[in-house]
Amino acid sequence: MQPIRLGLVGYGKIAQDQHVPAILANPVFQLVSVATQGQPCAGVENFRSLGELLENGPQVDAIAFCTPPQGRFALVQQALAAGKHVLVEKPPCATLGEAMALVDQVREQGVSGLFAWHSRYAPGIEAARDWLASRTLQSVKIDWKEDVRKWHPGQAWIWQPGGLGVFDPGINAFSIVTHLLALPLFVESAELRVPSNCQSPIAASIKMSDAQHLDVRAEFDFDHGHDELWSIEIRCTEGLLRLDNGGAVLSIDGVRQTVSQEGEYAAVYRHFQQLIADQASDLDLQPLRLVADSFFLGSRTLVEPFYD
Ligand SMILES: NC(=O)C1=CN([C@@H]2O[C@H](COP(=O)(O)OP(=O)(O)OC[C@H]3O[C@@H](n4cnc5c(N)ncnc54)[C@H](O)[C@@H]3O)[C@@H](O)[C@H]2O)C=CC1
Ligand SMILES: O=C1O[C@@H]([C@H](O)CO)[C@H](O)[C@H]1O
Repeated sequence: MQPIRLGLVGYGKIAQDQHVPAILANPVFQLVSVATQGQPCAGVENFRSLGELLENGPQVDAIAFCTPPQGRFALVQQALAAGKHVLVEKPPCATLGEAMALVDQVREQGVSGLFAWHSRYAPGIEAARDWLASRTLQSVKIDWKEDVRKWHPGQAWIWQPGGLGVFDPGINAFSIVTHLLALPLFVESAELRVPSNCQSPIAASIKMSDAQHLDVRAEFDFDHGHDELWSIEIRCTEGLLRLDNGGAVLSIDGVRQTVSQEGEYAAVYRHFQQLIADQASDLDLQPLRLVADSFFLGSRTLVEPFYD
């Protein structure tokens, strides 16, 4: 069977750390070309723009987008217009409106599209979702804290409008809880702490709830220091569920559970290949909606300037 010929746009940190290794480890895909504005990718044809890749490069069936969210909308539209399946890194776009338009355009083009909420594929997530399905939820506590200097070194885009700041990792926690919980969440209040020389927050406190008044609170911090804290604690009548290390570790009442051995991005690409086979798409907007609503409702406090 012919492999899915894949182009990739934006050969930066996540493409090098995760996407290319996952693609190379999956024989269903063949990476044939890259369009990037930074260092080239070895072993494939490189182009300076998606347009050049589509016009002058080898034939591709699908394209993975690993560029910053600003400007990504036009790039994905270009791929859709060329009839390509698309895998889009999180957040899917710089605005909710753009992401909503992509959902429509994927459907109109009759191709497969995936908004790759990678944290939903962490090893403990499906087991957590199965356990919670029959439990009575009382409260959810999210702590999502990491060092931007470690995970986004020198990336000015993350502090610019559309770059989301601390919500760039924080949206991963939103993607997990919106996958685990049965009812939609609503933002009740948010406090955004914005460095005086930045356009997006470095820390945030968010209070959310659902139609049954579940108490959901999130603390995000992008200046947390070297050891990450990516944890979600869900208190139920029947017991306490805890996800740690971004969802890689699942504990129930303090007892560590056996979870999947598959990495996030291996699972992301396995899901993408299945969507293409099924002529289907998976384009969830809920995590981005919660970020948008946090910005709508958020009170702003200026804090000391941030220097990389
Ligand atoms: N850094 C991380 O740990 C993770 C990042 N992500 C997401 O992946 C996306 C990219 O993040 P990073 O890889 O960290 O950023 P990055 O800044 O390291 O890489 C972005 C790449 O896109 C290229 N680029 C920008 N505009 C382009 C264009 N018009 N055409 C072609 N190439 C273009 C740049 O040259 C650069 O190589 C973001 O949406 C981020 O939220 C997801 C998971 C983890
Ligand atoms: O999506 C993201 O994940 C974190 C970090 O890579 C943990 O996986 C990063 O800050 C954010 O872009």
